[in-house]
Amino acid sequence: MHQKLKAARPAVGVAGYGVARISSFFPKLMWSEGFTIIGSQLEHATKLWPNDFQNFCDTSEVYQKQMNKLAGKLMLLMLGSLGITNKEDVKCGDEGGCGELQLNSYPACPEPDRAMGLAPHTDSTILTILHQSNISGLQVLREGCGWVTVAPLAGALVVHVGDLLHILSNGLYTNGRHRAVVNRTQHRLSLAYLYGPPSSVKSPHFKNW
Ligand SMILES: O=C(O)CCC(=O)C(=O)O
Ligand SMILES: [Fe+2]
Repeated sequence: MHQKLKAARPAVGVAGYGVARISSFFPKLMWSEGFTIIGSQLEHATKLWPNDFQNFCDTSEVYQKQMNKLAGKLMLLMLGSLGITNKEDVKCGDEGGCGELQLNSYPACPEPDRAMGLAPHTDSTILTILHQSNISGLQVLREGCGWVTVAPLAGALVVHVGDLLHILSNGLYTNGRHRAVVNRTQHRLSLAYLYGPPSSVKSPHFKNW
């Protein structure tokens, strides 16, 4: 814990180690902890691994660049299917969308039926691209079926439609409500790339939409 606290998320800040970022909206603690990474996260990485931080920084930057490209492509494909094909019509910022990485850790839980890893929520993003380890835990709410487990598939990523895409598309793409459950014996990890407009954009919109 002492080591983790070297990378603690500051009181006013987003990046670093701490409870799940959605925690403040829920009355009960969740059985998870998180580390939010923006860019190379150099400041925290040098504190955690003073002699060996470069590998972590390089890897997180490369991963974010790849995810940013993928998210941008997916967004354009999804908008294309709504008839928005001109990139100029997407007012989400000239420099393209921006994102951050959320590393979620769910320790094994002695009483998994009495705890929740991440409470039901929707992501406030345009899109979220999630990599889950080979241990299941992610569930999505399907109308008429209830909570359905999204079993991890080797090499596959999960894409969630976030609140912003829901709003921008007037609900044609619906934000998916999801949660993460825990289990008695296995520690689970997941890595979410949260993709949204750059903070310089006050009100993202699609022209003529
Ligand atoms: O761990 C998971 O599968 C879900 C993670 C998630 O929903 C999030 O980070 O917003
Ligand atoms: Fe989520």
